[in-house]
Amino acid sequence: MSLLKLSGVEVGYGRNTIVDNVTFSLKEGEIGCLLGPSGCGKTTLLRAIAGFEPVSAGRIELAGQLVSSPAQQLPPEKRGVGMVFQDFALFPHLTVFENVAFGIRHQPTDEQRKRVNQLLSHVGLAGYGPRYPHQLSGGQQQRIALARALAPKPRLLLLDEPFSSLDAELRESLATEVRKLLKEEGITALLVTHDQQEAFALADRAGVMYHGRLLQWDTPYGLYHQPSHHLVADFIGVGVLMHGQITDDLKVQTALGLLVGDDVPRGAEGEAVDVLIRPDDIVIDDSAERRARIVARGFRGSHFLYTAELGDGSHVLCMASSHHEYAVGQDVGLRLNLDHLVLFPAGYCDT
Ligand SMILES: Nc1ncnc2c1ncn2[C@@H]1O[C@H](COP(=O)(O)OP(=O)(O)OP(=O)(O)O)[C@@H](O)[C@H]1O
Repeated sequence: MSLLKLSGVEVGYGRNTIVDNVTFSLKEGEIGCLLGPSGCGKTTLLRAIAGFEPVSAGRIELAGQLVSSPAQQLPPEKRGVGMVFQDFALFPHLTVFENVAFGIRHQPTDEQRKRVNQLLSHVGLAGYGPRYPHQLSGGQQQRIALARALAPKPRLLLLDEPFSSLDAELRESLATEVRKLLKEEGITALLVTHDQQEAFALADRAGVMYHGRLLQWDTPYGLYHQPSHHLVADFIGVGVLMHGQITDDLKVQTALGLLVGDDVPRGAEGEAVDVLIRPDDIVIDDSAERRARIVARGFRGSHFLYTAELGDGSHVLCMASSHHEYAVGQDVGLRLNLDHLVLFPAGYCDT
């Protein structure tokens, strides 16, 4: 059964629709992630789920109970929802122990102590109870904020960009730790971020929002490999869209040559399409017949990301290990390593 279910949810400020007809669900124990550019409505949607914003259409259900509809709105404190925000500061005058115990302060002291110690050890900060927040690093403070939100065992945990103030390396390791912790606790969670690496590290299910609409709700793998909308393809990972023409035998003619895949719809013969080409679809292979010229390159640590220009002037991206360097201006061979085709209606090509 779904722990969280949204059907046709609409949220607006005044006359502006900020969240538009959003439908998705999360099963108990699943971690979901909402991605999307700044201002697309992610926080507003999270606030509606928490009960801080009314919905103007649709319904939100928690564990089968209707909590939001235009006619009915359960107050936030009755939803059993925990929240962690980027700027959700710890109480500075309370110790770490008291901060974590805050939401369970009405429980018997023994139980509080047991739960707080269990959570401190889960977040890797056993023994930090007597310290004060200012004696902790930013990453440690975020872990305590998480422990505090988890203490009352919320049925749903909402996290709004909880790691965005941390540096990239810490963010990724924390995301992996948080996933482990949420799974151990069996908590259903929904995270908002604009960092796709964070989403990939954490989520079982993820969605991309644009202008209030949820374009696709899928596994992170599905968002990357089977984007259903060109804006999803654009937001997730890197790649280019290339002009293509579907041939009579359902292949796709492009500047890279004839592409073959099971994914070309029957009846589409002759149609113009845009084809998504990711850097991992192309291998630089000096012996390959298909030639291109390197026009740009960017160092990415373990590899270089190259932009290669094809005969017709269109560009593709490709990667190669940084041990094997190619110079800008150099002619190279390109071999295709496509295992499926991602096609969109024509009209959005970069090249
Ligand atoms: N209280 C408010 N009154 C009016 N408009 C608002 C209010 N809060 C947010 N908005 C508008 O709603 C839109 C969506 O904002 P929201 O904070 O949900 O986006 P977001 O996707 O979370 O963005 P970010 O990633 O930058 O936090 C924005 O255009 C914002 O200006």
